[in-house]
Amino acid sequence: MKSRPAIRPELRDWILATTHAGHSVEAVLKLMQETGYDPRQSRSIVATVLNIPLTALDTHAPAPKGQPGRRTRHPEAPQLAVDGRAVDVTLSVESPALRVLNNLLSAEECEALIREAQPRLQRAKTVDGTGKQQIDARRTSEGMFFTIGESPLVKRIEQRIATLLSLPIDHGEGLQVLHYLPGQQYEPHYDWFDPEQPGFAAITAKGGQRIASLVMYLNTPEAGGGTAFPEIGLTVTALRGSAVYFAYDTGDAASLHAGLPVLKGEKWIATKWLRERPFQAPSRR
Ligand SMILES: O=C(O)CCC(=O)C(=O)O
Ligand SMILES: [Fe+2]
Repeated sequence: MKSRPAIRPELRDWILATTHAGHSVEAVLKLMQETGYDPRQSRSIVATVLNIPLTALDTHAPAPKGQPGRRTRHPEAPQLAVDGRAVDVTLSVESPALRVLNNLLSAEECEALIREAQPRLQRAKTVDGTGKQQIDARRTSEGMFFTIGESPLVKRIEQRIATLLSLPIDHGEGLQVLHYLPGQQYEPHYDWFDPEQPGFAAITAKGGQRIASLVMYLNTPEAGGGTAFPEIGLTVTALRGSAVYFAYDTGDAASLHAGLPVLKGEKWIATKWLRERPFQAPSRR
């Protein structure tokens, strides 16, 4: 997870004009390096401007091992029957592939999940460049992780997500529950792991890269607390029982998102991150 690089408008225009004029991406990167950009910075900028995965430009990307990486199936509007429920697809975006899903969880399931999570809440952490978990001023909520299949309720929700997205349960990380109070937020970030970070190999050794996220709203904050996608000017309202699903490739700048500050009341969410390969669930934290 990292912040988006700031790109000067003249540089953005030059990259677009040069590639549109028929010059290769390699030629653009070479010219940038000749004018003083370091190789890593220039790859990141070009990937962002051209909206292509960073790995496509990364000559050092490790070859995928074992089984090929999988992708999620994007739920299709208007409605899906999952696990005996009618889940409404109320909004669809193409880039990033994003869906707003209503009625994914019942009010009882939301309440029960909060009850199971509450006694284990701790200040939420982020993963730093070396793969270590750390307290981070950008993420001020409290949270906890369930292990895969930890309780009958967790199992039921995991099975529902697996059916909804056509991806085996073992490709999911343990469900994370987060609790935000007024003023608390999660500043803009990506959920995919940055291959340029030294900890990338360790973080993705099991399960590979993240490919999609599902943020489920367990209550309705009185004000604030939506999930914003600043690159596409979208804010999803936090509504109990509904969810926002979004999928991405590595380096996808359009998947930038934030948990907006809660203004009044509180906010509870459960996040499921999906991986391209089977993921060994972490033990209780
Ligand atoms: O709180 C939100 O709405 C977003 C949460 C999020 O981005 C995450 O858990 O990765
Ligand atoms: Fe996120």
